[in-house]
Amino acid sequence: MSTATFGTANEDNAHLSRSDSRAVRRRSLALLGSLIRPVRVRFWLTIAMVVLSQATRVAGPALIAFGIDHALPALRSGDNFPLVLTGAAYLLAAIATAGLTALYVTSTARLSQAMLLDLRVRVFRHTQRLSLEFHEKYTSGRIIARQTSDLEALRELLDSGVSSLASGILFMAFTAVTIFALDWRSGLLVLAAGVPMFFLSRWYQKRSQIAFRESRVVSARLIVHFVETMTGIRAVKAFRKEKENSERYGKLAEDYRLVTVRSINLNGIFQPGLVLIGNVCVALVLLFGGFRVLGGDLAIGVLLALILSTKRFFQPVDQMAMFYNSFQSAQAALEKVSGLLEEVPTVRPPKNPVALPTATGRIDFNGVEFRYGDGPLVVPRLNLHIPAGQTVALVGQTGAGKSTLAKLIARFYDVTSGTLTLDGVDLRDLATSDLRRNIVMVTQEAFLFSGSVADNIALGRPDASRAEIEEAAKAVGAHDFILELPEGYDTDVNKRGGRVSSGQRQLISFARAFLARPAVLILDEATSSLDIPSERLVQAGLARLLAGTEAARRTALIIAHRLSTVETADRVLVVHDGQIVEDGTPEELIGGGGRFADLHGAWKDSLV
Ligand SMILES: Nc1ncnc2c1ncn2[C@@H]1O[C@H](COP(=O)(O)OP(=O)(O)OP(=O)(O)O)[C@@H](O)[C@H]1O
Repeated sequence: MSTATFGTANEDNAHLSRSDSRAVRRRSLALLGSLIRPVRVRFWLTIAMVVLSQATRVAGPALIAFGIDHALPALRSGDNFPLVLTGAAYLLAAIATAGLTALYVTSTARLSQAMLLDLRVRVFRHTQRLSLEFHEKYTSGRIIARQTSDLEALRELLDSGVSSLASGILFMAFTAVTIFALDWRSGLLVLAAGVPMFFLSRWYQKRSQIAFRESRVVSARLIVHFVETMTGIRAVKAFRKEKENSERYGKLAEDYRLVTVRSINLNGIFQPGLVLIGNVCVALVLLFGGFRVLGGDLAIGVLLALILSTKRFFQPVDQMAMFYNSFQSAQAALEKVSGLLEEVPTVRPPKNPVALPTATGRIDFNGVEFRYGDGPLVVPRLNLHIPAGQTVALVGQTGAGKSTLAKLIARFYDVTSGTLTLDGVDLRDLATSDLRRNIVMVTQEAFLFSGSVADNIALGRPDASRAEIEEAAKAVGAHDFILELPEGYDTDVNKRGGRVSSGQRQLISFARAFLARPAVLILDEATSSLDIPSERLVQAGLARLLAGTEAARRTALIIAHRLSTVETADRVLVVHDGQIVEDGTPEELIGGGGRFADLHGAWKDSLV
């Protein structure tokens, strides 16, 4: 596959080249195949039921022909057995059709639900496993679109579309066989109708494929905008972006309406076109057959059966056209979902992991270079050695590269060249469980998941007892306010804070990190200003978190925004353009008259 269509690259393009289109279709079919594989026994059984039910369904007209042309004359001559036989066979066929249809409809529903469950879980697991790099460029709104509207399109197809399509095709095939068996000349007439039908279908398929691809792209954009507005609702209100956002949403919704109308219009030509071809064919069979009955060439019963069969032959066409629609829509959805599943994490777990159950916390950057994707070099050749147990404050102007260094140590990204080691082990070789246990990052947002306060603290160590959770909260000074919450540790924190203030949220995330007892703690100090009492509480919590309870202090790396934090550090690193331009104790740097001394002066003046 060309890189142009690999994964989610180019997924907004509805007009793919022929070879890219083929490659994307192959990828979608492979995904469909992998979904069918685990349920293949039920899949084949369902197909068998569909085949049988359609075979019994087409028997009707042939039985009527037999009844009129053979059973009725036999009845006249006193033999009622053929008529009883025909009636019984008709009844049996009807019962079998009903029973088999019921069976395959329920079986298809089970099949489709099993496949969808598999896909839904796969998409979730996969997107969660993908690296931060992917998530930073592929918005969460798009993932929501994949997980909701795309899977919904697939559900529509799998739930009823496939079986209707399959049963329709089979019904047509069996009916065609019956027509040929009754009268091959009429059979040829029906076959001839297949030619215009084929061209009409090709015309529709080509145009609607593009329309449906566009529809998936536009609906994803609509969802992205909706999700962005709702998750950023505070900023929307703060900057009075409501009007602008509404206008943009209105435009996207209008785009969606237009694409949908376009595909409906296509369908509006396709479906009546098919019906017209069918009706013309019935008229021709009637005309042609009628003359032959007059000429004595054809029995009247056979003509009746031929007309019934020809009419029935075109019956599913209408229905199939509708399902062809959902098929196209689902195909476009499958293309997108299979692209997402094709993405691979850039930060991969090691093939032969090195175990490091208890690290001391020594960090070494050896000739490290780093760039985001194929962007410019953000960290040019860095050598940095942080001994175990040291508290290091990273300072520097915005965009200097502090967060980047922190993200490298947490292995959210891999270094572009050089090595980054913990206790001498390259992070890329470290078993994922050991990496997560030994290195913990407390982010600025102090995200709380829905659940109780205790659950949120326990994330640091899921097997911790309630006593240990409370001990961690006490250690960082969060215990008192937690007890004051309506249900104490069992209080449900609503999504994104709820009743918990931002300072309290930070204390909970400190308790979480305290409980985890990592060898290395990375802390992105919040820049948002808290009121003075909360600020003091958070400062005290931070100091306690850094001190730890163990004899040995843990290594701590703080992206510092407050003077008080920097003053408690053993060492200050001033970062500029991804490089360490000053390195020393706070006192040394203040005395040195460099960047830090200036920053320190400014901080002192602002009395932070
Ligand atoms: N995900 C990303 N993709 C591409 N470039 C990035 C990404 N994140 C950061 N950068 C770039 O890397 C450089 C360093 O950014 P970084 O976030 O590390 O700075 P910082 O010192 O932490 O800034 P701040 O104090 O504002 O958080 C900047 O030039 C930034 O534009």
